[in-house]
Amino acid sequence: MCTAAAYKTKDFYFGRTLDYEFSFGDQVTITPRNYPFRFRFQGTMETHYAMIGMAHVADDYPLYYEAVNEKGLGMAGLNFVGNAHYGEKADGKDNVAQFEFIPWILGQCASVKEALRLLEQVNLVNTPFSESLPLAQLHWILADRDEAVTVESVLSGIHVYPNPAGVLTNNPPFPEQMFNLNNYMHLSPKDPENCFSDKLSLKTYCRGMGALGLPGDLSSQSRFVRAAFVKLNSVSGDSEEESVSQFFHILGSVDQQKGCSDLGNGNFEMTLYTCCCNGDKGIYYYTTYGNHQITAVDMHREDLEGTRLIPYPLVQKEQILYQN
Ligand SMILES: C[C@H](CCC(=O)NCCS(=O)(=O)O)[C@H]1CC[C@H]2[C@@H]3[C@H](O)C[C@@H]4C[C@H](O)CC[C@]4(C)[C@H]3C[C@H](O)[C@]12C
Repeated sequence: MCTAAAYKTKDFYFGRTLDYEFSFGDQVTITPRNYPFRFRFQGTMETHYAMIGMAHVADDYPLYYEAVNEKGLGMAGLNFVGNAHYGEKADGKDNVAQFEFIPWILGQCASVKEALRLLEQVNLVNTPFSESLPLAQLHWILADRDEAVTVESVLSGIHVYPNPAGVLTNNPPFPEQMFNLNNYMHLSPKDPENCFSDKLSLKTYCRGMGALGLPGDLSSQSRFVRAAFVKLNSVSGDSEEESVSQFFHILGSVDQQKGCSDLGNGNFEMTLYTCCCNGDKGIYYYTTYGNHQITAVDMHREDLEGTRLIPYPLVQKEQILYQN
């Protein structure tokens, strides 16, 4: 399972947890403006917006899981197994292979509004990257500082939904996730009143009882409710440290500990990494399952006019600050 969120204080923040049982070989990867993106059907994009995100680099190509571009537009792909559907190449459309979707949008669009125009032309094609890297079944959250949308390519075509929660997890399809929130509208960060019966003198016996009933399990529907509740009620200062810290706390609410989702044969789903990108400053912050210290890569410290990918291997080992 995975969870993604968009968050705004003074700056715009965008990130996700990536939950899986193994790593594909992830690297924080900067694609500078003049790296040529060779699309399978759309020719070569010689220049484009620079972007930074987590990717598996194969054959010198950045297979992004999520990224933000230098204009502050963010996009993340999350599993949508059993529902995602990509078609054949179609005439008169922008034919974009599923693994090319993030570069296609982030390379050309400065905002969600611009992306919406481009999306009208997109046909997501079922061409795999390679035999060893087959199609991933994903849906996407696309967000800037003003709005977020969810993009789902299913049998009936591409659907784009406004995402006022600014959160995405996995199944079921997005409209069902949003509808399910109706079941939780009684949740509150404030203490509850006794609405049960005026014949009983019920009272609160501890703090936090307003959110009694917030689902605590790891299912994608429960994580959606939890992340939305935590994010939408989140309060933080707007300095960089306070915002980044709060963002990691929001996604901490859906963190998956190894052992709690048993896939059999000794495999467990867990949060392999959590990231938070400052979309305004182009800084990618991350923690990994084994390293809770926040590590950062700033794309503006690199030559963004370059032509070659700039990958940073993840710092995976726990960094403990001994105070004595
Ligand atoms: C596994 C990742 C999604 C995590 C997630 O949503 N987990 C939930 C599991 S589930 O609901 O319980 O099944 C997805 C997100 C992005 C994906 C990667 C990106 O799409 C980039 C390439 C795309 C290639 O087609 C396959 C390899 C790959 C490198 C993908 C591997 C894998 O499918 C990734 C890493």
